[in-house]
Amino acid sequence: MRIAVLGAGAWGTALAIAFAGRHTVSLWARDAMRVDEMARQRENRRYLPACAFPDAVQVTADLRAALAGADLAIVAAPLAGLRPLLQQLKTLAPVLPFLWVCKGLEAGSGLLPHQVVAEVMGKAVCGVLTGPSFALEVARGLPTAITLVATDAAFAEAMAQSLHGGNLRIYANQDLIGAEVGGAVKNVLAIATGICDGLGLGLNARAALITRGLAEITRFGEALGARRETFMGLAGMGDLILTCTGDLSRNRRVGLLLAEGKALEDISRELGHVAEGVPAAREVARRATELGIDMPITRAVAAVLDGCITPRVAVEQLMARDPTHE
Ligand SMILES: NC(=O)C1=CN([C@@H]2O[C@H](COP(=O)(O)OP(=O)(O)OC[C@H]3O[C@@H](n4cnc5c(N)ncnc54)[C@H](O)[C@@H]3O)[C@@H](O)[C@H]2O)C=CC1
Ligand SMILES: O=C(CO)COP(=O)(O)O
Repeated sequence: MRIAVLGAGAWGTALAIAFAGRHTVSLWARDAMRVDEMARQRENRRYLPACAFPDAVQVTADLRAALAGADLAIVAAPLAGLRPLLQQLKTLAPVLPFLWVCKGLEAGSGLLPHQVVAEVMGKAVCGVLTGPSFALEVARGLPTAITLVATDAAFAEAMAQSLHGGNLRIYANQDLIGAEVGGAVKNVLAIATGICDGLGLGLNARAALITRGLAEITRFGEALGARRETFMGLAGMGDLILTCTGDLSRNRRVGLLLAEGKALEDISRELGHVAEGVPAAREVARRATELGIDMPITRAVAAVLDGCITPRVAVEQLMARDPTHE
């Protein structure tokens, strides 16, 4: 296949490198200067250093050229860039099948990515690629299993089959709501776990947080129409475990730095990458309140990020809750 990867952050770059073994890839970035640099250096030093581009990766700042002759587009921008990028895709390649890879709930609207996709594109041949996958490990060819989710089962299976290979196992699934809720809320819980570990609260606390976090994900997801079993899979428990415990996680790092008492603006600067759990925390907390769902950990993270309470007070408040059934 000829694949156009739209967005050259860490994840778009890693996917371009991974798929170049079996496909031809054009990697589009919006910043022409960065594209020149990447073309010269044959790597993305800003977002994914020390991962060389295979010959089959071409880089371009021309979106029309990236899409020319493509069989598939992969929209690899953060959630904040999904809507504007889809609008361009709709103009330039209205019938091209596409996947998106961002995780979160859109700031302001609280929509899941597939709902943003439906608003912009209407009925389209498309799906989401998600699951436990640190960009650096995928770019290095380390074994990874992810899931390709689309309501059209035939498309999900055909795409999973085409993209599967090497050390990248791709499973097919049809539960868009479950997969996207898993991906959005695990980032919030990774911030919580970073806080917990940063405060030195121990391994018991970490296990409790991840487990009760999974209960929050499941309650929220089911209320939105997800299938419960999705949360036991790669896009649920798989990504939750990876992001909460893996030190490559940017969201976990946000939590660790919050526990050190750093301000959010300084943390964002230091990170130099998106941490989707930051905007997602507020949106998930708001939607949960609207739906009448109890999500105490998510609420605590949102309050810390909004500067309403300190990380330590958040933990005290969580521990002071009345006992309840598991
Ligand atoms: N890095 C990872 O390991 C993984 C990331 N993801 C998800 O993929 C998405 C992208 O993440 P990364 O590439 O890691 O982020 P990143 O922070 O490494 O790079 C972000 C890229 O998007 C561009 N960008 C920022 N705002 C934009 C906008 N409004 N419109 C268009 N482009 C914009 C930046 O210039 C940069 O190239 C996120 O939703 C993330 O949660 C999913 C799985 C793994
Ligand atoms: O989504 C990811 C892994 O599946 C990446 O997590 P972070 O954005 O926290 O680095």
